[in-house]
Amino acid sequence: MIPLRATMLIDAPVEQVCAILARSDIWTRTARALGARAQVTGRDGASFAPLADGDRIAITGPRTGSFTVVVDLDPVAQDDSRLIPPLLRLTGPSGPVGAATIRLFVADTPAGALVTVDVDLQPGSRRARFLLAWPNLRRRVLRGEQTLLGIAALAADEVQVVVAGAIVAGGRVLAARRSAPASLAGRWELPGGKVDPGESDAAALTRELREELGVEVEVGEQIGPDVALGPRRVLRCLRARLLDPTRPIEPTEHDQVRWLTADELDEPDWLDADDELLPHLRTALAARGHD
Ligand SMILES: Nc1nc2c([nH]c(=O)n2[C@H]2C[C@H](O)[C@@H](COP(=O)(O)OP(=O)(O)OP(=O)(O)O)O2)c(=O)[nH]1
Repeated sequence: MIPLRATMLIDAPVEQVCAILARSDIWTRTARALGARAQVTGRDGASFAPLADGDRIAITGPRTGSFTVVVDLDPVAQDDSRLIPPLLRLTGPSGPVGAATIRLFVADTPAGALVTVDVDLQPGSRRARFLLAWPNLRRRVLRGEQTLLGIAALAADEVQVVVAGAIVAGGRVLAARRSAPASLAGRWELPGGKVDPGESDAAALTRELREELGVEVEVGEQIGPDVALGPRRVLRCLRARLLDPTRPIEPTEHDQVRWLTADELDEPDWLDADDELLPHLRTALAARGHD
């Protein structure tokens, strides 16, 4: 049977689109948009972790019926487009329908990532062949594919926030020197990193500062405005208070850290975006005095 195919051009880098399609929340959100419920094995509906080989997505809904999608990450060779994981095989629908395979292709084009979803229906019997030819069922499958692509496109359009911590103690703020990538190595920043999809800014900063400096913090208010890092990326500086100021800072990703007073703020070679934060950091240091 001819696969039911939907395509969409998503104006984002291929790697980003591939990562989005492999996120489990994209599949649970698609099910919800179709009036169904999806449960990925061992994960709650808000999980943004990538799907793993062997994961099962149980889908239940009045219009979709009940079936399970088994994630199969074996890539299949394809000459003219990149087939990315997840290759999903749909198995064991509860009705008389046989099996189906969902394949995702992502091709790099000058206009963005061209995503193709193919659903191959494989009837298990003559009766199933008849049911699968039913236009209403085929329309529903196509609508499901288009919904998935629409949700992936919306996710690609979400702004990526990089949180940076202004760790203030004793009237000084902690700056850290990057050791990677080569283009940024040697320049100074406020420690932090990217907020994962679905993660709060405070949770992301707490996680990043634990990973990068081995410290526990309480996250406070934003300092200064969001600073644009690119078309869909901003730098957001948040105050962070060390829960145990006596504990030594142990940088794992930076090759140097230093505490700066308001007067020393101009000394390091900051990343470009951070320059815009310096006046706000100076005000924050002055306002709080010696905390
Ligand atoms: N953390 C941090 N990143 C900054 C600052 N200023 C600035 O332009 N950036 C840029 C540099 C990077 O391109 C990006 C943050 O990337 P990152 O490498 O720190 O984030 P991450 O730990 O989540 O990275 P990853 O390894 O997971 O990709 O934001 C800043 O003050 N702090």
